[in-house]
Amino acid sequence: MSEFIDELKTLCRQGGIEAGQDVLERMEEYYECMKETNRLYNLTAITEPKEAALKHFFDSIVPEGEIPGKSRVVDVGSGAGFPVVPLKILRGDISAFAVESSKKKCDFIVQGAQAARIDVTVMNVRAEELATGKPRESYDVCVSRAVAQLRVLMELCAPLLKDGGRFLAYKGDYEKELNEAAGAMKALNLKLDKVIDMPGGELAHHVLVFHKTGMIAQKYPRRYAQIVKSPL
Ligand SMILES: C[S@@+](CC[C@H](N)C(=O)[O-])C[C@H]1O[C@@H](n2cnc3c(N)ncnc32)[C@H](O)[C@@H]1O
Repeated sequence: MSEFIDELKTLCRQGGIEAGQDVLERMEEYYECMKETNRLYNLTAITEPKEAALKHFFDSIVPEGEIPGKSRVVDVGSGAGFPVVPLKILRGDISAFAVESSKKKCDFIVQGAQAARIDVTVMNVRAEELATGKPRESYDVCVSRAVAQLRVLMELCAPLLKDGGRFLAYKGDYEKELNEAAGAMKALNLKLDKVIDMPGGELAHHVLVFHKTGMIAQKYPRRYAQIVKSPL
């Protein structure tokens, strides 16, 4: 067995996540494709097998239990496909959508998804632009990791969610950002349900799980410059 699969299998077992051989192999196919592409241009600094298994693949799937069956899941700022790709590999029942402003990264996700034999709809667009069109308030779940501070991220993500939809924000230390996000939560009808800690305690990673309690005003999201200049 490869070092990558061995590590991911152990992490999943310890974290109580059921990942069969087929799932582990597809994750490895995506990982190999990422390493190969990383030789051509920089996708990620995390390429060693054990580190990638933990920080990219296991980290992505930790909150999978919060995603209802057959959900439409949108990932805002997917980068090299995290967390949406590992989530889709594990959860074949979901429909996966990656939103990423870099064309190169989008091209990689398409290629990697082919290697892992999964369907992911890849959209080379900015999240705030997507939310002004038809996809507004159409997704069941929005996930996002390492894209922006929480109150900024909320304005990018909440408009994409259906009423009652869930927002999963992957964060490191989150207390300060959560305090600062009180105004955004109110304006965007987001309520915090729980915080999931990364099992094992090796990484101080957490997933903040919110749900949307009502439709939000059409004026959100504002233009990105405005969101950053005057966060809610
Ligand atoms: C630091 S990377 C994180 C990538 C990935 N989520 C991860 O955790 O590995 C942030 C990514 O978000 C993308 N991004 C930032 N703002 C965005 C926006 N408003 N809409 C779409 N993509 C955005 C950037 O192009 C970049 O690839």
